[in-house]
Amino acid sequence: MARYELVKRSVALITLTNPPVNALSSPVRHAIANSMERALSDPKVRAVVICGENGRFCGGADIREFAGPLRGPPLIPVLEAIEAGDKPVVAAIEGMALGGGFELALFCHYRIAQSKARLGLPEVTLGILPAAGGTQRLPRLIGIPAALEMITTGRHISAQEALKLGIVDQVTDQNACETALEFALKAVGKPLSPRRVSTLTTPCPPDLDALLEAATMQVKKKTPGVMAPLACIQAVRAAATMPYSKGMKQESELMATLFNSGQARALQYCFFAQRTAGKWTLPSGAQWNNSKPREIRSAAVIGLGTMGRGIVVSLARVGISVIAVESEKKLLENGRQMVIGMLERDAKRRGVSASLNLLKFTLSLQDLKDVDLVIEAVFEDMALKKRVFQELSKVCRPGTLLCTNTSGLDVDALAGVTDRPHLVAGMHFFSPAHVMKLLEVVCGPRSSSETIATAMSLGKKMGKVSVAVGNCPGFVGNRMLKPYLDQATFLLEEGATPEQIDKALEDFGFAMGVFRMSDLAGLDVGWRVRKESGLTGPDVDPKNPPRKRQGRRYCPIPDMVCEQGRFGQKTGRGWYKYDKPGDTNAKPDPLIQNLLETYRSRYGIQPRNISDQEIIERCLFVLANEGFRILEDGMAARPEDIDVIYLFGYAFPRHRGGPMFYASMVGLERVLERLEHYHQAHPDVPHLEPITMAYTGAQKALKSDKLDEAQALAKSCAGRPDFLPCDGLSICATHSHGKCFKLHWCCHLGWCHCKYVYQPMTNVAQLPSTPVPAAPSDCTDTIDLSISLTERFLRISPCFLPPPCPESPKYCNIAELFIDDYIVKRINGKMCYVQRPPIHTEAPSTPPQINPASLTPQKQHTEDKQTVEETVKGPKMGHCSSPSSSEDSGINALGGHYLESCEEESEDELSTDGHSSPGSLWDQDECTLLSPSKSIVEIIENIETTV
Ligand SMILES: C[C@H](O)[C@H](C)C(=O)SCCNC(=O)CCNC(=O)[C@H](O)C(C)(C)COP(=O)([O-])OP(=O)([O-])OC[C@H]1O[C@@H](n2cnc3c(N)ncnc32)[C@H](O)[C@@H]1OP(=O)([O-])[O-]
Repeated sequence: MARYELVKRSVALITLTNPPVNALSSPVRHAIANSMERALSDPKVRAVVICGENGRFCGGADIREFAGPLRGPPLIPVLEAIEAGDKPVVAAIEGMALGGGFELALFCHYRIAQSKARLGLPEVTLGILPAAGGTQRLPRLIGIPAALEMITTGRHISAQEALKLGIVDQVTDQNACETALEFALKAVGKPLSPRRVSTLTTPCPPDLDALLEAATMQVKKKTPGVMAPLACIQAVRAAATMPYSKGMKQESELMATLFNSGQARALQYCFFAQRTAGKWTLPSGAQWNNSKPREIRSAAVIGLGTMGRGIVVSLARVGISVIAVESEKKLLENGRQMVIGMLERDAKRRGVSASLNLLKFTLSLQDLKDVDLVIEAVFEDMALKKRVFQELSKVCRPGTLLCTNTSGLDVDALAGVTDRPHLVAGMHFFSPAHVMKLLEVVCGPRSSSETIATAMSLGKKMGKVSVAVGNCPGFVGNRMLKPYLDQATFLLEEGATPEQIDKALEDFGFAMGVFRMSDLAGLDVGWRVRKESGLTGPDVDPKNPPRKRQGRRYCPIPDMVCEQGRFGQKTGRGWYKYDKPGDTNAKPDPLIQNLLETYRSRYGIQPRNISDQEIIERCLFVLANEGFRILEDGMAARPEDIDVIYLFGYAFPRHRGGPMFYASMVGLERVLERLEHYHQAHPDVPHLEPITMAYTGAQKALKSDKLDEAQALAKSCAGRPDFLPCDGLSICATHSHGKCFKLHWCCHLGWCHCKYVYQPMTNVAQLPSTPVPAAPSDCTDTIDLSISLTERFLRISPCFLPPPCPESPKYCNIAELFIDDYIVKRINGKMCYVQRPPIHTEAPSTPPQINPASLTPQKQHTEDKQTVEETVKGPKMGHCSSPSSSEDSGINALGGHYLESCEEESEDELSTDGHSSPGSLWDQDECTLLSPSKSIVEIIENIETTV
């Protein structure tokens, strides 16, 4: 994990060897500690150089280790030994020095960077802070304002900027390691004290408070509801106001709060989900690592509307020559000017020259005969698209790949009109295509693995986050959007206002609520689609009930809004009013209020007060429910793929992880129960029917029997002070802590201890010991909590990051709960979780009906589980979460994601496009109900072994 060599007779060269990014895993930390000890004690060694193998210095702490207990030496003492040593240590930075890797360099006495290297502290993007002294050392080195900016944004800086800021001592175009070796020899004998960053005094600006206040306002505006940037500011304040050792203590305390937060779990999940999405797999067994993409040097784009123009720019700026085709001279000229303008602005922003020479504009498809790939981006009309594909089939050489940018039409139907259906796939960009990072690559049943590999690799080359999806109406993203939008308009009918619904969604974390977003995108697009599909307009049979289509509930309010010429921001009126067309400042419009009131009285609808909880549940649970359907249909391989689509294509708040992750955090039983509840209230809305209903009768019976029993017991405990019923929305806030075992359990029961979370923790021994009411005579004292939906979900989501698990016998393995290793027993009048003795290992129930090829991470799951089992020793118990200062405020978050999906460019309008568990370990504090004291543990073990 680190190589030790003596070079130039007197320099110890320590090379980190942990591919791919030389992350500081436990063996690496161990190896650094040993190597430093060796170097410092060897009299031949006069200086030390630390570098990373394969041209990468270090990508920071090993994020995968966050899920388990700390093993090996903690990082800080290892790094402190470097700084404290009496021999100069030089960091040779090639590739990247990020997070803990950057902090390692800050503990060295000197830093040399290769000119292409990038440095940064991206911890904030993972929901944590630089916790190996980064928040205390960087301000001492470069001052508060610059450090604050780097730490709160996570921005990577170039070697040149690092030199300017005073972070590195030298930048070289040569090999950084060679340069560092020379540098180290020259440093021998020079005093080391001034080089120890911990001894420096932070340059403290006179207006420190104002500066920190401004930074706080800025992050609250940019990433509302997100905890980590605020904690970073507090840590930097400590660097300015406290001695180093106290500041380090403060940093570590802030880290402890963040580390266990649900936001950190969600953000770290997003990091891995994004990388998992690139590992596509097809039902045929073809996948990312056994299919070779073709190289694409030339491409054509047909249609120079908003989408087509963005696609041309995306291709040209990565060096692909593009032929752009339009049908009319005027449209072509207009498109040419806009594309050139966009490319020039883009190049100026990036400080490069615009690749205009790669562009060709034409009116003739005949010019496309030699291109490697075509992307059709004409109007969303199947007949038109078919004509284009027939023509392309005739014109293009036989090997040309033909792709369509349709946002939901049948890709296989298009493949069917060509002479090469295996070379046809969907490439669904999101508008504006040169800004939005998401690309859905649609695999038709006849698409070859080479075609998919090529489309995915082209997406990556263009800097997109590409996700392979199946061919069904709307694919994944837009298919899920429909039930979400439907719920929003149904809520309007029932009594809500656009402002109220938007506010609830924005408080949840969306940058924009559904109606504000629709106004931005333009309401006419959806109206036209509804007219074309016969849902509204003259084609609707007048005898058809106005609020029903094909037996399902239909809300005509969006059509009525469009009939009044209200198309959103561009017309100055939509769900809101604007001062003038194009204005973005949405104001509530009394005319919409009137429209809603008239509508309700016309149809005899008695408006009711609708809570924010109902808005969130109906809009978001229905989204996840459709996600489950998509998984069941095999249209997405993994829940991570769905979440990535929503994070990058639909601005789902990143600190919530995505709709599927969010559902898992709320607790799937809770989601199921609420969907059942809403479906009963609205039986004519099929999307509200929980997907588990489609499950086999036997399993359903099993689930509901057990659930009923558990619910009955839970309800009978309702008066207990340590067992409170769920108080609405706070369940979500609480669950986003992601660490309360007891909550999770209660979720199964339809009850929740939310409020407990906000109270100071009480010692186990001091909690009242209320006896559990006697069980009905026909009940056993054991509740089996096997729940098919949860089990299913966890089986298909083995990559979901398990939450942190500090080493402690009190930590409980939820995964095992789901696979029936746990049972709830009443012991000494208390309900306790008890691990079942390992007597039988029944085969898990039937796996979900998704394509088997999509279940590739099965192996990883087994490995995860093994790790978990190895690390959790002794009886495992539940917990109550400790109060968290700001997590609950997360639920009042405003604003969307702020990481990769958020690019600087935003010149155009936003999207108009139209196995068991991973081994979750949930940490705990003391709690009587489910965390028996040690003596009770012994009793339990006793009981278990004597039963
Ligand atoms: C104490 C200290 O204060 C704290 C608390 C910390 O230090 S917290 C940690 C702070 N560090 C970070 O936030 C850096 C995170 N990494 C990145 O930003 C990028 O990875 C990259 C370094 C710029 C390289 O990009 P890439 O495009 O060349 O490759 P990749 O596809 O992204 O990554 C290649 C493979 O490496 C894996 N990987 C990357 N960084 C990793 C890391 N830090 N830990 C574990 N795995 C990592 C990644 O999952 C992928 O795996 P797989 O999918 O192949 O199985």
